[in-house]
Amino acid sequence: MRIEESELILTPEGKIYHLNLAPSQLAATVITVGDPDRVEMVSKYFDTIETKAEHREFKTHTGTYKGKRISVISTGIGPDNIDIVFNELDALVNIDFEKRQVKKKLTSLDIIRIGTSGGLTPDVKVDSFLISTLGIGLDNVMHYYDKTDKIFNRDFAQSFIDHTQWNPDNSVPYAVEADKTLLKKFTSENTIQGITITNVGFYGPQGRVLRAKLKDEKLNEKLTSFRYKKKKITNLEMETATMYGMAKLLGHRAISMNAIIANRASGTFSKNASKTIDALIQYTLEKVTE
Ligand SMILES: O=P(O)(O)O[C@H]1O[C@H](CO)[C@@H](O)[C@H]1O
Ligand SMILES: O=c1cc[nH]c(=O)[nH]1
Repeated sequence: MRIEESELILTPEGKIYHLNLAPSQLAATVITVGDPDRVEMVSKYFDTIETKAEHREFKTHTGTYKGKRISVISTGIGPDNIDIVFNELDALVNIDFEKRQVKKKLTSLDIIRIGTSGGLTPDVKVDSFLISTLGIGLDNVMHYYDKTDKIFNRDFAQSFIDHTQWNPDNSVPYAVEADKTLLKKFTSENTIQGITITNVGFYGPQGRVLRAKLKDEKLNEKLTSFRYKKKKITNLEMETATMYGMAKLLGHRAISMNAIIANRASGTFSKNASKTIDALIQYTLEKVTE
């Protein structure tokens, strides 16, 4: 079936609308970062850079690291951007742009997030590297898609809803597990594993108060006291669960690595977040090529 011009939007140069990329410019291994300035922090380690593209907050460098072809792309902040980036990454490999048709043979990408996050409990130390075994999505992007039954861990989400006495005016929490193969590949004695909350904002939705008061002042306490089969929630950020959901929905593999730059329990923030992020970048690049 032909996909209409209003649905698959291509530039006059034949590039996908938001990412401004042609299919030939994307590698099969994709590193995502939130901050566009972090793209150079990754690609400065590349041996070669063949493509530099940019549109809005979506910046891409494609090149090689130790001979392996990798694209690094910024998603900007938030789950809504993950919807755009994942649909367009998938279109770049799985839709024939000339015919405007889904290809018969589908390609699966490996998508690795190098992000930043806030630890919830004292043991999730500032400047540590956390790999998310599961994302709890408090956003609503995934609820617009069909066939999520097989990818959501419903039992986990229900247990979370019951424990937090979740406000039904908010979107319904969902839980999605990491890709098991990538989880194993990127885990080492230098990382901690944890369960990550993905929410739609940095302040109120993560329980931060500057001037605006919270509706549920106990939310972060409820997050820390939650247990599912003895596992606890470790950190808060804004992309992981949506990434895990979109990747599973579209047949890609995703893993989320986060530099813990804040600790909410101790009220502390990393004294050198850039250094920690740089160390996580180097760690991830080595693991990608192992
Ligand atoms: O540093 P990045 O990857 O953007 O990740 C975290 O930082 C942003 C908020 O400051 C959110 O995107 C959050 O998920
Ligand atoms: O606390 C934090 C730190 C980084 N990113 C977030 O979303 N939250």
